Amino acid sequence: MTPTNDELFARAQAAIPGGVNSPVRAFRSVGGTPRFLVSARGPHVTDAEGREYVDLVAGWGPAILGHAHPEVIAAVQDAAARGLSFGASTPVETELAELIEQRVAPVEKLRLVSTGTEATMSAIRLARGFTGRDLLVKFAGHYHGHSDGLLAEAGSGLATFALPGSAGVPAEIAALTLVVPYNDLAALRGVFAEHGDRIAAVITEAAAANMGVVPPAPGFNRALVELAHAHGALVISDEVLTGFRVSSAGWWGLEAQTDDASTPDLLTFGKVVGGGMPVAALGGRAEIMERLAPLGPVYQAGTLSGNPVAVTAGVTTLRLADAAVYAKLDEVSAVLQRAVSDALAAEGVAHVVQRAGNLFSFMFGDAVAGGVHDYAGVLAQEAWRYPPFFHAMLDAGVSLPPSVFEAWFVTAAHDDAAVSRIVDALPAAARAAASARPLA
Ligand SMILES: Cc1ncc(COP(=O)(O)O)c(C=O)c1O
Ligand SMILES: N[C@H](C=O)CCC(=O)O
Repeated sequence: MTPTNDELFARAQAAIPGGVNSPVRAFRSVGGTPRFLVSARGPHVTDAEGREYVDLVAGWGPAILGHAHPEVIAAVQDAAARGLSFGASTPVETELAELIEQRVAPVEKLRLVSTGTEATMSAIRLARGFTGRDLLVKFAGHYHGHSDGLLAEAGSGLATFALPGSAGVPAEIAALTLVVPYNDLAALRGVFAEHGDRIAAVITEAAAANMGVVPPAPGFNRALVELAHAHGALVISDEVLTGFRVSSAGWWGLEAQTDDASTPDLLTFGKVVGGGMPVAALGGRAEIMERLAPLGPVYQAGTLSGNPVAVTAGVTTLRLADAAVYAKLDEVSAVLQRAVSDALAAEGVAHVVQRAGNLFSFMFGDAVAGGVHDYAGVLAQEAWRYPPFFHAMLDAGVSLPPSVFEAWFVTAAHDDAAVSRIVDALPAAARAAASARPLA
C-alpha cells in the first residue's frame, strides 16, 4: 500500500534530523505534516499520496520554466548518458560562464560551484583576499546561505524559527560580521565611519527575499556601492535568488546600473543558473576574480563544481528563458498579487503586498500595511495569520512556501487553469486568516 505523508514523515524523522534536509521544509512554523513529493511537472507538484498541488515554491526559485520542462529533461538525459561527473573541464561549463557574462555586464569572469552557500562563502574569502581586510557587513534579515559568518540575524529558516544566529559559530568568527538594518544608509555610514579601514566587503541580497520580500529603497544599492568604494571596500551583490528570475539579467538588469559608480564588484548566483540542479556561481571584475587559485592566492575548489549534467540543465534553462518567459512570470505574478490582496481585503485582513520584480510576498497586520523596509518592520507583522491561510490553500491544492518569511515563486508554466485554481482557493484562505488568533 502507498505510504501516507504522515507515515513517510515518521520514518524520515527516525532517520534524518527533524525529518528534513533543510529546516524550512519541516512545516514547523505552519504546523502539520510536510508533503513528501514524488514528481513535478509544469506548475504542479504531486505528493506520495497521489495528490497534485499548484506549486508556488518552484523548488525555491529555480523552476522559472515550470517543473520538468521537456527540453531541459531531454538535455539532461542526453548529458547523463555521456557520464555523470568527470572531475575535469567540460565545454558546457564555459558555455554557462559565457551566457552569464553576456547577460550581466559586471561579470567579466565567473567560477562555478554547486550551492549558493558556496558561492557567497567563496566571494567573501575572495573579497578578504583581495582587500587584505577582515570585516564583513551584512544586513539584518538577509540570507546568504549557511556558512559561519553569515548566520547573524539572517532570514529564511533563521527568521522562520526566530533564531538570532547559530550555535557552533565561534565568537571570534561571528565578531567579524557587522549587521546593519536594511535600507538604512545612516547606519551603514556609521559602521564605515567606525570600521571603514577594516571592512573587506558589504554583502547584500540584490533585493531581499528571505524575510518575505523587502525591496531595496530607490537608490539604496547605488549608494551602498559608492559608500563602500569610498572606503576601499567591495560590494557583493547576492543574486542567488533574484538572478535570472526577475529579469534575463537578474536584479542588476532591472536596476539598469550602467555606470561604474553603481556596479557591484562581485555577484553570486544559484537556483535558476542550475535549472533545478546543483549549480551556483560567483563572478565579477576580472582583476578580483583572477585572485582565485590557480591564478592567485585565494583557494577555492570543488569535486562536483561545474558538474556536466547539472550545468547542462542550467545552460538549457537560460537559453529557453526568453523575453516571453519573463513577460509571463511578470504577468502571473501581477495577477496573483492582485487576487490575494483582493481576497484579504474582502475579509478585512490588513496586509501589504511586498514586491521586487516578479517576486512577492504578503505581510499581515495594520503595523505593516504601509509597507515594510527592514527586518524590524517584517517582525512587526501578524505572522500568526499565515499558518491558517497556508493550510486552507494546501487543503485546496495550492502549495505555498511553509513560512511567512519566504517569497512566493511563479513559473512560466502557470497557465490559466493553474491560476484559476489558486484564485478559487483564496476566499476560504482569506477567511481563515481573518479568523486567526495570536498564539497564547
Ligand atoms: C539570496 C540567497 N543567497 C544564498 C542562498 C544559499 O543558497 P543555497 O541554499 O543553494 O546554499 C540562498 C538560498 O538558499 C539565497 O536565497
Ligand atoms: N529561503 C531559502 C532559499 O532561498 C529556502 C531554501 C532552503 O534553505 O531550504
